[in-house]
Amino acid sequence: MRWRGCCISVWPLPGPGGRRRPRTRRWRWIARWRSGPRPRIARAALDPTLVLTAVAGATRRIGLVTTVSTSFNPPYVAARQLQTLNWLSNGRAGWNIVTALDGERNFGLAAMPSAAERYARAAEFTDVVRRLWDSHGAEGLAAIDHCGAFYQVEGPLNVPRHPARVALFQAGASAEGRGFAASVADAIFASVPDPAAGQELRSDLQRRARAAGRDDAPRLLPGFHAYLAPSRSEAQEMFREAQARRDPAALRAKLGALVGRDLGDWPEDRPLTPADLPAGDAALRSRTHSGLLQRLIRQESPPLRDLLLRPEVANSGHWTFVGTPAEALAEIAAWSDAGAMDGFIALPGGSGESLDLLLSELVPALAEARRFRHAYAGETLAAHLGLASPASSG
Ligand SMILES: Cc1cc2nc3c(=O)[nH]c(=O)nc-3n(C[C@H](O)[C@H](O)[C@H](O)COP(=O)(O)O)c2cc1C
Repeated sequence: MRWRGCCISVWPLPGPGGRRRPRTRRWRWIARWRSGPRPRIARAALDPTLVLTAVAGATRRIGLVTTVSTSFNPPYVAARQLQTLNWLSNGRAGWNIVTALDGERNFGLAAMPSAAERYARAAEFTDVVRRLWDSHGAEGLAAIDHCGAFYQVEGPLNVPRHPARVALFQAGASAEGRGFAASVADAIFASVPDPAAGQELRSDLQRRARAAGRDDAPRLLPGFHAYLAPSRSEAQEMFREAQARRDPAALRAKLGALVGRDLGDWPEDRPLTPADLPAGDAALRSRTHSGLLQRLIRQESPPLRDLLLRPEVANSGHWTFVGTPAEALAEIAAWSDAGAMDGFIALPGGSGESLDLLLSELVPALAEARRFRHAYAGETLAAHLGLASPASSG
């Protein structure tokens, strides 16, 4: 198996001597990385679609995957922006489809719609966006006259369809999220704390995709928090420093939200057991993250103190690696050989030096081990991902 790519987010810790790479320079530096295969880039705090239009102008080959929520945007605007990014990058745009966990009060809502409603919206939203892309093609312009449960959209789109399709990513792995991903997504950005979780999710996505009549399945791309240093002890020190910066009260509140009960007075050394978990998931903020935590509690019943430091709480359920680039290569190969992933998404971990090592040592070592491409075979994101290019955007 060879990975189709990786993607970089932000690195939080300063480097040795408290050095922190200035933000704007950091982005230019990441985008213009010259040696070896180039990673794709994602950014969370600034508007990612706008950031990626700037990155598009500074790069030629990397894929540019932006996150756009289906809960708070009109589909016509999303279709237009994504297709614009596709033109500006010459076919390198991807859309990470999210239903969002909060933010409702910025959009005139008193409460978040239920998870079921958000996924129903996501399905209709995505269908409308794809039809809008197809409404302005080489064949000419055609209205879509969509009238659904959530959206009324006439069309056609005022941006023509680029010959390269926009790749569709998705995040959210409850049963509904998996079903949605299996119906539309080319790849899924997932919280996967260990290989067993990856194997289960990947085979379930494959089964669901087959049931949906697909020949392929969404590629599983777990988040990968890498704390990399020249020696394991330095990496462990970096990891300890990152953990020490965490606010214990905030972690406790986060854990409480994940298990659906107030843990404000819970003694640190008292274990959480399955009997402590409330029945049902209606009130849970994210069923994906709560499900991973419940799995951990069912398997191990750890005391609260240990639980707060586990990836399921401290790192949003993401794979957390602490060690040298050579050790990372071995672990990545083991996950891949076990069928626990199809690629990975590099996330913040440690300092800028950790990112330096990821790009200057880990990625070339992956390429050397034939686990990563040496060079791009195509020009577009769909080509990088090995996706068939259908006549329509679908
Ligand atoms: C790995 C991962 C990344 C996510 N990234 C975002 C994001 O960037 N923006 C956002 O609004 N929601 C994000 N979400 C939230 C999901 O879109 C979804 O709303 C949430 O997981 C609840 O869906 P579920 O019921 O399937 O768990 C993310 C979820 C996961 C699992």
